[in-house]
Amino acid sequence: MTDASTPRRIAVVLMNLGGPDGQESVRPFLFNLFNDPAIIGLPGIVRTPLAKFISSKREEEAKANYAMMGGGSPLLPETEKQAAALTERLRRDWPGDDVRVFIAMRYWNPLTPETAKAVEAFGPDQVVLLPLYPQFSTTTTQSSLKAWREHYRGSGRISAVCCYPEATGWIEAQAALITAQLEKAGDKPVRVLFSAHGIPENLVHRKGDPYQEQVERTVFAVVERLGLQDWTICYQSRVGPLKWLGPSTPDAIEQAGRDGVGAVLVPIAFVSEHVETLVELDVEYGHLAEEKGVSPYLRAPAVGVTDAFIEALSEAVGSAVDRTGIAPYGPGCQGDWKACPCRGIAA
Ligand SMILES: C=CC1=C(C)c2cc3[nH]c(cc4nc(cc5[nH]c(cc1n2)c(C)c5CCC(=O)O)C(CCC(=O)O)=C4C)c(C)c3C=C
Ligand SMILES: [Fe+2]
Ligand SMILES: [Fe+2]
Repeated sequence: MTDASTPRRIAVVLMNLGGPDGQESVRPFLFNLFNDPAIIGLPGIVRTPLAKFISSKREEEAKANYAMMGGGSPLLPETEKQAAALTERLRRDWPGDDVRVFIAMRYWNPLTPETAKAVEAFGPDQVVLLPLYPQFSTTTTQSSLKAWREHYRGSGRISAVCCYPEATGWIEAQAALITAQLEKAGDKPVRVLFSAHGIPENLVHRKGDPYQEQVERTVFAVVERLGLQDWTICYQSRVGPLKWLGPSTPDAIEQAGRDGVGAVLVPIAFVSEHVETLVELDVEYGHLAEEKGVSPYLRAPAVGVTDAFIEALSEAVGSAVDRTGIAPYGPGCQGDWKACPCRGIAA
């Protein structure tokens, strides 16, 4: 809380991946994604033509997936709802301050350079970068933070939240949404499948990307909170020829079929609904589950604007405000980012 005579001008920047807003933006969105060195770690001279090739090859399939959601991605409208809920919450907590919440997407509008300009025009004393990725990855969080550093030229101290894999409100929100699905299953035996977006295995094994470890931290916290007996971690959305983290979500669904149990799918690395939940989990994997006799096949919704999750975000902002640099996420590493599960990579 602050002295009303010295109002702070605080810009909170929600960072996410972005998604195409219509069929015509699918290809340029995919190009931006594959042209990011955090996604394809090759020199620009090879990466850019490769990104052109992959985005054109993937275009038709991706367009068909986005068409199932009305043509484009719901990620921006979903993120706007989160921004509105967080604004309300922060203004309530800090009535003496001038708080504004912005959105910076990595691969489609509103892109980072545009948001950086808007924040520059606001003229903040403090900028808090808040990635909407509870678990840190070089492919997501680090890429977004780097883009911000490259483009923001405005005023104010800059701090960032690296990650919040075990934040109380985040775990509470997940637990409540899973409980509702388990109640739907009733007496039928079900396995909870925690499905995270995958990344190539070599990022973890060779580059020390802490994403897998942080996904596990989240899952262990939820499992403990709910006392789950039958559960597993799996990874979805594999793209390209490299070996990705496993087991894959389709393999985990097939295993549930062989074991004669139903499944509750939990998107454990996403905080809102988009193509990876509404199409991949619900439609594609839904067909697979039917084929393999996995019944019931249920899915917990993403945490979205649930009170507990917005509370977690507001606490994360609180931990990063009035300081510079990366805010380690939890009490165990407060003040020492080297002790944080991101291992200081974010700094
Ligand atoms: C935890 C979040 C995410 C990680 C880690 C991540 C890594 C990653 N993603 C790709 C390739 C694609 N991702 C795509 C969509 C997409 N990815 C995330 C999140 C993470 N990605 C989200 C939220 C979305 C949805 C965006 C939307 O449209 O709403 C896509 C596009 C869809 C498709 O064609 O399948 C691609 C491609 C890689 C290669 C990667 C790590 C190396
Ligand atoms: Fe992705
Ligand atoms: Fe950290």
